[in-house]
Amino acid sequence: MGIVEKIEDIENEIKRTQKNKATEYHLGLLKAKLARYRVQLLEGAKTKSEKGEGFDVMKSGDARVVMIGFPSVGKSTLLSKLTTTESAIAGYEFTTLTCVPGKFTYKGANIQLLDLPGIIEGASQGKGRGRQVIAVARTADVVLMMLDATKSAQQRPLLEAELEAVGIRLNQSFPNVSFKIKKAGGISFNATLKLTKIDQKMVHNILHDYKIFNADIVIREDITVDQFIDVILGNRRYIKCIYCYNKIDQISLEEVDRLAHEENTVVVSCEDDLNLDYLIETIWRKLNLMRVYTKKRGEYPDFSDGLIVRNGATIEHVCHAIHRSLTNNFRYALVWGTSTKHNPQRVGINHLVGDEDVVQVVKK
Ligand SMILES: Nc1nc2c(ncn2[C@@H]2O[C@H](COP(=O)(O)OP(=O)(O)OP(=O)(O)O)[C@@H](O)[C@H]2O)c(=O)[nH]1
Ligand SMILES: [K+]
Ligand SMILES: [Mg+2]
Repeated sequence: MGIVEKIEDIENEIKRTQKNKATEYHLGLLKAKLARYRVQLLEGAKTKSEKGEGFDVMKSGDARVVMIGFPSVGKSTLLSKLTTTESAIAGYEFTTLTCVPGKFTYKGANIQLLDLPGIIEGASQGKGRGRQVIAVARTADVVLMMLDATKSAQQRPLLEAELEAVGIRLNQSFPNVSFKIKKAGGISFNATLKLTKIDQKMVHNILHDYKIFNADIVIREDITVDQFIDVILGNRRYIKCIYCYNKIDQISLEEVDRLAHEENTVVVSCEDDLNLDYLIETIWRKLNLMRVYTKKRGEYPDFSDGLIVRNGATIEHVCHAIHRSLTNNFRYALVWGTSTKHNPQRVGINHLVGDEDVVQVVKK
């Protein structure tokens, strides 16, 4: 039996099994097995010819946004609207067959936007170009899930399930669990709060299934079985997602209003140029980028030319962005802005910068 069939078997068994106290350990183990087979399936794909020409697009700019959606929802139309790249647009499905990169600039940041072939149900198991598309999705800083406002509401959970199946976690944060495999000493299990969805026996069963017999585990959040499996596998990607409903020119105002109120959602019409500015603003916000200005001693900062850094960036990141070798000659920095108590403040290399900070690096 091939891996795809094994996966199907387990999925069916999970569907058939009633959820109750008596079956919960069995279900936990089934989920652990399923996760393992899916990893094997994806790793197998890398070594074969499936790597896929036309999908290895270099990362460029300050951040990468990847469009994922069913065929003909308007991905290429959006790329053509937001960037100077023209990607083929047509009324038939699978017009786009490779990864097509474009870029746009917003608030000084260069943002790479990738157009991809449409994916279909079963993409995670290799249907269509699903695997290549999903491999690109894993490299995204933000996933832009393109949806057709005129089509059924089912499209969204179906796409989410495909991404979920390959270890992409949308709008979730890494479970607050520390997990360390050891050489000996058995399993040490601690939880800092009452767990309601998983217990020590379940943890032991799953670890046993993964042939892990020595590990330190501290759980600090009321996690699910699936989240625990994510922690063990460790190869999950936690990515922000914007749900973008296109073609709102074709639906009623009531419908538009309803969709627009869903969480993490933007409604647009590429054809009628509706709400595209708001989409760009939302992408910028989700990317969590910051602008930092640099200045030389005795000079004013150049506010027209900031550096783009990620939220959580330190003076070290700023130095790297200015010049690779700057950290070697770093003495201290003077910072003016929201990240300091007084202005300027003398800070070290690990100081966290804030949006719109002004930084002057003093060299040795
Ligand atoms: N009514 C309407 N039609 C649109 C809109 N945006 C795109 N379309 C049409 O939708 C069809 C598909 O557009 P594409 O941009 O090729 O869609 P795609 O998602 O890239 O499709 P594939 O590459 O085949 O997956 C085209 O006929 C577009 O003209 C829109 O906002 N409103
Ligand atoms: K199309
Ligand atoms: Mg296309």
